Amino acid sequence: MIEVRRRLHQIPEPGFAEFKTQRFILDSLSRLPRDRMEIRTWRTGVLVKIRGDNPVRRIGWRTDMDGLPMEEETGYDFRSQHPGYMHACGHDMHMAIALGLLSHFVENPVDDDLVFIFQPAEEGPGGAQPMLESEEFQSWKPDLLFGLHIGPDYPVGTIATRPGILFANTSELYIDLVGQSGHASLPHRSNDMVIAASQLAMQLQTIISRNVDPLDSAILTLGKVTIGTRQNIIPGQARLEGTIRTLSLEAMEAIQNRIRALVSGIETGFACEAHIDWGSRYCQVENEPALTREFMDWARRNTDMQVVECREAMAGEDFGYFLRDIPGFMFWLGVDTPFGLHHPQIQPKEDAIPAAIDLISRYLTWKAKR
Ligand SMILES: CC(=O)N[C@@H](CCC[C@H](N)C(=O)O)C(=O)O
Repeated sequence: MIEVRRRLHQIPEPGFAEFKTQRFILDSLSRLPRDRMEIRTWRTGVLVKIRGDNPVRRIGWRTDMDGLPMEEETGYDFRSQHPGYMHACGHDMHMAIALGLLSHFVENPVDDDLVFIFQPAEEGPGGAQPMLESEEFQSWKPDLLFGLHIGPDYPVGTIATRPGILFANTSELYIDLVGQSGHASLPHRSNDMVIAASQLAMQLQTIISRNVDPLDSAILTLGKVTIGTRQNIIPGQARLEGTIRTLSLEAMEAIQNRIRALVSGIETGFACEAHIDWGSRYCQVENEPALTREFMDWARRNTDMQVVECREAMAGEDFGYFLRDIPGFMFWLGVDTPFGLHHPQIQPKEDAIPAAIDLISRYLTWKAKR
């Protein structure tokens, strides 16, 4: 499965454009025995059902599939073959683990049916919600659903999770400002969006410190600001792109209201036009408490894994949509790399792959037994 991960690493694709990735998964499945396995596709995703020996319910395992728009700097000899795209959030590892589990369970069926979900577009615009609503998913809807995310901060051999909220609520943020461009020597005849955007960027950073309850964690990050074409033209347009993270829906609503007010103030103060687009929103990942505790206890008793009860993360995951409807949980899998998620040099330790396959295959076997 390490070789599988390396091949997937070479073909990162954007959300809902995971065409080669889907082909790779289907090709891998075609080499497995078919007597117990049914396969469906949904857009660029894949669903696989493995018939159990004595099924009463369906137990699901989910992986995401997409890469990120960034240039890889790992120095790997199996680096991305898609310029400007990289698997920098571990989805290559997640898919290799899911394929490893599938290979195991087609040969070693359990009592219940198992459903493996390869979900597109986790990084955006969000594949979980539309997949959940699809006929393809609904007719195989699992009764329980589990998933993992690689955790760069934890050593290999460690898993970390918690009952309740694991990942934050998210909202993307896109703000367009439109003023009047002009000659650099004629500022009085232009309406300079460098100044308007700079002021807005600074004002937005006051929201978390001045408008959010300090005991209610929240983040507003601007990851991209686009203004201007060259040094002697006053730009008439600016675009600010970011993301909001909160641990409560109240904080999300308060932050969005405050952004509206500040943007409206910039419109008035700079006599420009502004437009806000909230992009895609993800709901929090909320682990079902009893199942999560049961899993943590089971792993402590039955495996050599270090099991850590961690804090909430301010990352987002559209797996939250599945968990709003289906009981289950997600956990961090230690991959021990100094570079965090979304870093161009991230190099997750690959021995986490067989460790995860061993852990999860044993857990699902136990969970699916009468
Ligand atoms: C695990 C992880 O890194 N997830 C992404 C999810 C992105 C959500 C959305 N596109 C946004 O940017 O708000 C993350 O950045 O946390």
